Amino acid sequence: MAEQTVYKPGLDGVIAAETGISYLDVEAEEIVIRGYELIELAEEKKYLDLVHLLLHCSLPNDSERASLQQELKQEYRLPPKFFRLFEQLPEKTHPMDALRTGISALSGYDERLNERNEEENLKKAILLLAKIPNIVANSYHILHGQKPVKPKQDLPYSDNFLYMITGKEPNAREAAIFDQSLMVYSEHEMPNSTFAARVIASTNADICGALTGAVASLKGNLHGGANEAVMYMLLEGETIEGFRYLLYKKLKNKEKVMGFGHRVYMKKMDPRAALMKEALRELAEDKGRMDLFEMCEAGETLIREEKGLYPNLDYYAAPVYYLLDIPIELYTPIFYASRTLGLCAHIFEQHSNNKLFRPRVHYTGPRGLHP
Ligand SMILES: CC(=O)SCCNC(=O)CCNC(=O)[C@H](O)C(C)(C)COP(=O)(O)OP(=O)(O)OC[C@H]1O[C@@H](n2cnc3c(N)ncnc32)[C@H](O)[C@@H]1OP(=O)(O)O
Ligand SMILES: O=C([O-])CC(=O)C(=O)O
Repeated sequence: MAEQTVYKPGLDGVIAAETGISYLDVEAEEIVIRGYELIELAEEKKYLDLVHLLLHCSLPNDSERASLQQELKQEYRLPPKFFRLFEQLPEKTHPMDALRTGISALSGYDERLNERNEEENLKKAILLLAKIPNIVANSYHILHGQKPVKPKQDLPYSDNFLYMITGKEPNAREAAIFDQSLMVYSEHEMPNSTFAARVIASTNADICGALTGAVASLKGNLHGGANEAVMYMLLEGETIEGFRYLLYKKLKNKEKVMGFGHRVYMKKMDPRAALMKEALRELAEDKGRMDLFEMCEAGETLIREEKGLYPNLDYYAAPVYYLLDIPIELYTPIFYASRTLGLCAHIFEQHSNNKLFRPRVHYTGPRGLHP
């Protein structure tokens, strides 16, 4: 068979979809989300504004934001029967695996799972955005033999998410930084998990199926799992000197250093990492943990000088979550909970203008064998 197209390992640089949702303009250093720039949005708006932007294609006015918050609150609850699912999982189950199970199980709670129109899609997204933080926080508590923490109706969306995780109401700075982290994690064009979700959706599979596949993708440490791995690495380093020693050792052993490098940004700093670095500086000052900030900065300098690589979002989000007292195993599930927003938008877009994904291969095996 004649070669039809050029093979690109990892589909590096290949255009896989047309989208009106987002675009990484590396030259201009912009992450474009429905026409707006993500970093500017993260500095001036809230996660709920982004929910409105991604689902309704416009930023909300005050009354639209208030009704969105209300709609979400009405969907927070999960029935006790749902939680019993997590009681049956072995206690060592990783929260990302529990989340994958939970999202898969949510399909049974959507009576109109296969109905697809604008109104239905919105309802599905609200249900998912309301319930997934509850699943993330409470599957963790249940796996650790603790009682689920009920959502607090009087807290804003992201404050409530953090509250369900830690059991404490965040102060204003903690709440603002957590919300900002959800914003920068919410959508990022065509990463592996979004591609996985769109590939699944392209068979006409339902949203819960596509989202379940995306959890599996996001767990890997070349993708979302890197934030958890970064924190273990920082803790292993312990001090600036210990961390520098650890990083040199990894480079010498040709190990990947978690939280550095990016398929699209390559040899440039991820703009989201720069924002989280500033958030870390503020939190570290507040909490008397400038040692942690300085250790991260020393690691950034070393990897830039030795390898020419820059931090991605996960490098600075991990220590931010650490100072917010979030259990390390929940860093990736939180990334996913925030990314549910972008994933929903992509799945709806795929369903509304679908073409089955079915690429070809460059065959390298034998031919002409007979049994
Ligand atoms: C929010 C997110 O999901 S962002 C991504 C989070 N993931 C990580 O932080 C994991 C660490 N980073 C990596 O593994 C990579 O940078 C990736 C997977 C993110 C992107 O990688 P790719 O575009 O596939 O590039 P690839 O892995 O082939 O790396 C190219 C070169 O840079 C090196 N490199 C890239 N990232 C790193 C790293 N973090 N540590 C050490 N070397 C690295 C590779 O070893 C390779 O070197 P070589 O050409 O000498 O073999
Ligand atoms: O874009 C990517 O490949 C990975 C990433 O940074 C993200 O999903 O936020």
